[in-house]
Amino acid sequence: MKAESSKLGQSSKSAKRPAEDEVIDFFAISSPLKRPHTSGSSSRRTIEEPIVIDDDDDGDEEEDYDEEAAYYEAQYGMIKKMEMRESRPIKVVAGETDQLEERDVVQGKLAKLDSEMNDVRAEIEPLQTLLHTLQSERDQLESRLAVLHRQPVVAKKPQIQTGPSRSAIDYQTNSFPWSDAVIPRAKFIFDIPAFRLCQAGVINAAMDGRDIVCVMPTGGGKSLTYQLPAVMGEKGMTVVVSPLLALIWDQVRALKEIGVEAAMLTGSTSKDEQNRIFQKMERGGGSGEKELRVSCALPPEKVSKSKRLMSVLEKANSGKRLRRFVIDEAHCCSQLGHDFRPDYKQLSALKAHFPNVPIQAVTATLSSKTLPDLLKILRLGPLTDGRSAKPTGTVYFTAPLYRPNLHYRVMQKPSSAKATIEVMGEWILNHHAAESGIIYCLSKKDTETVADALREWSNSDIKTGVYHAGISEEEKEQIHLDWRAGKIDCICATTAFGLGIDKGNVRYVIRKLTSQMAKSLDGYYQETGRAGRDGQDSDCVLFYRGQDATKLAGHVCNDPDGTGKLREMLRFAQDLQTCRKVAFAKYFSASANLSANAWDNAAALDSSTSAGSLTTCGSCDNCTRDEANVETRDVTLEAWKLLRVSGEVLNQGGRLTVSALAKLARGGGGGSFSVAEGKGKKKKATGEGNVDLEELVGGKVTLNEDDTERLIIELLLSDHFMETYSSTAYTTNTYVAPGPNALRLSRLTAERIEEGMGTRIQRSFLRVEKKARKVGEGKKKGEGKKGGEKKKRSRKEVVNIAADEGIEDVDEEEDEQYGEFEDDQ
Ligand SMILES: Nc1ncnc2c1ncn2[C@@H]1O[C@H](COP(=O)(O)OP(=O)(O)OP(=O)(O)O)[C@@H](O)[C@H]1O
Repeated sequence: MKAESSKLGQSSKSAKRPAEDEVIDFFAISSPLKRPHTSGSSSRRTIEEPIVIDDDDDGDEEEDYDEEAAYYEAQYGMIKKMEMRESRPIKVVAGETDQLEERDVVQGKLAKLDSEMNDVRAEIEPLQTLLHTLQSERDQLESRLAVLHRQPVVAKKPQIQTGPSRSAIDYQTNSFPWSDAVIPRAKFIFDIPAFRLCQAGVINAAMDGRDIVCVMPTGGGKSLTYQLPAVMGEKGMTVVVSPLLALIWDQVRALKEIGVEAAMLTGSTSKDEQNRIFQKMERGGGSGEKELRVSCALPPEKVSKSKRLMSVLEKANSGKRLRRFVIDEAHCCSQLGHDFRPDYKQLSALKAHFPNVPIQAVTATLSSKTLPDLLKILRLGPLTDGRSAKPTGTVYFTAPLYRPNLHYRVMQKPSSAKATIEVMGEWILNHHAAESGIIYCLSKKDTETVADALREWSNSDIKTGVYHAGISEEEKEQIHLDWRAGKIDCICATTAFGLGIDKGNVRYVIRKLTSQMAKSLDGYYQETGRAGRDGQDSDCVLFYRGQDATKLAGHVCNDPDGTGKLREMLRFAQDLQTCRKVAFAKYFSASANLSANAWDNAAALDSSTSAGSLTTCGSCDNCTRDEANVETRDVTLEAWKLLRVSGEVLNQGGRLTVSALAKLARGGGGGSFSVAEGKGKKKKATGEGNVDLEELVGGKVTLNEDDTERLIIELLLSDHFMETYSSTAYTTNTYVAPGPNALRLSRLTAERIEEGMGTRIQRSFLRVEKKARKVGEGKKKGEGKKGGEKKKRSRKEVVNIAADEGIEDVDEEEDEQYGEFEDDQ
């Protein structure tokens, strides 16, 4: 039973002596530094004043006086005395049995208090973590500010030895013994009348027998930089190491077509053919036989592991016929790059066995992180700038990566596969009817499904073909031929198709952001590089839906760099305002640690001219979009609701995908969670959990489904949400849960959010697309071969066709259907 007398705020004087059977549940508490109570009357005690129970209730004013006196004594330093009084046991008048009972009760109360305190601690803990995060964010900013105050801002440059030096060589000039011969030879053999970008420099350095690293954009013309030196001079063979069969196949075919003696050694080369090639490599030319000038091989089995090949190369080298090794797609060497291939590490053997044979590493993407790695693996010397090269070391060339003829746009991907086909088909017919294009798909099955559905939907106006690692070599060859001959317009492919595909007039590359390559901006840039290699305007379209994109997170969750790279990709896709060229420039200058103008300025190593890269392109979706189509608004309350709903589901032991959370917060069922319908008419929970939106957050999120998903992704990128994963035997599913910054919002009440408290969240959303300026698009609507007369199908017809084709909604089923990426490389 509770002793009323002990309640806070009650006068010690009014404390009644308990009856014999009553339990006294309070001890007297007093502080040496606080005045117990100041007036004669105890009724004016405040809550801060300690409670004193005069247990003997004898009206002993003297004892009260003693205590009060002690307080003043303590205040004046006579603490000792007070402590002695403090330690004096409190007199409790009760029988021994009562004391035992009382002990139990007190112990029980202590346990209850402990548990309550633990609860409070648990509540405080996330706030403390948040405080910690904020503090360290603040510390970082403060130290950054200190650095900025101390130092002038200096753009970082890769460590490349540059002139001026009397012995420095400028390979860009045409003052070399072979200079008069190179252009006529280029024209005669390759039909190329003039060099572009840094081609001339690389060719000169190659002719000079230097080790070279060359970074040029996709489609920039890297092949010419080693193919032309390979056919210049009397004799000698260049060995090209490439990562993909398609690359090798295409290169050898193209060389043979222009009369260059070339051969390919791959895993699928027959024994007989292999022997014939080896003999040719050993012998060189002679007795009416043409010498092999370019030999392409797959790493590593055909290079370092093949004893026969190594011995053949040694013989060629001792006969002074081994001119150069070329490492194509050289970024594959480094584990730090976006496309590491362990086999490339074996290429270390080349310099070890053939120190006198120059190596030329070429790629379209190479960051400052991967560059040292590449030099180490290939055993190359320190870099020296191609415009003022030292006589020793590896000559480094780079060209601007930006290609002004490529026009980037991100399009909202509908939530169903059927609608996606319709949107894609319409876009192709409106902009590139009867022109060549590539649609990169998620899996082998996806390529077939998309190709069939597009063909059906367009009544074969879009002539589709399928390309993936699963089709036979003969079929692949036929597809290439049909594509070149214009019998196929649109190749639906996996990433197996692309690298090394040298078709100049690819007018569009479409990609769904649920694909392997699109897991990083580097990969996406490389992939879109298949478009417009002839320099003509071409479109690069990313079909994006946040929910789909987060599914990729499950595929990169074990890669330490993977999540960061995917986030960069998501930022790119979510961005409705930044010019795509500027976005790429920022990304590449940050990730490659180069001056930003490496992106679009030939003087890429000169940080003093970095401003050029940040001019906008004027042709991407964000540059051409009508401002009226973008609405920017404060969505802090919506963000708060999403965080609270997500937290509630987590509390109930559930988890939600991006789309399930969007649905639930908008008042629909989310995954296995249902929504209560509001006060007074609660729906019985049908699933695992039940969320009463009215009670929890005062009503549903009012954004539409696309915008809600977009906001969730934004909150993911700002660490208000974080990804959580769950693996099945077939796939890893990705969910969202409150992240490290969640409490910055979710700890506040709705009222405080509405009053403007908390970090404000402003986001942009697409509104109904009005007619945007069309810059750089190929054929305009109606100008295509059949685009003008095209009879558009109604949505219903499309849906029926797609249903007949067995195309399911991508939304939730896709995990099961396409959960595992197939190894199409
Ligand atoms: N100086 C030039 N003038 C005109 N066309 C050129 C020139 N150099 C190369 N080309 C053409 O540009 C196209 C792309 O060249 P290439 O295949 O060498 O590109 P790449 O840099 O290897 O690209 P990727 O990284 O995508 O493989 C080819 O059709 C080639 O013939």
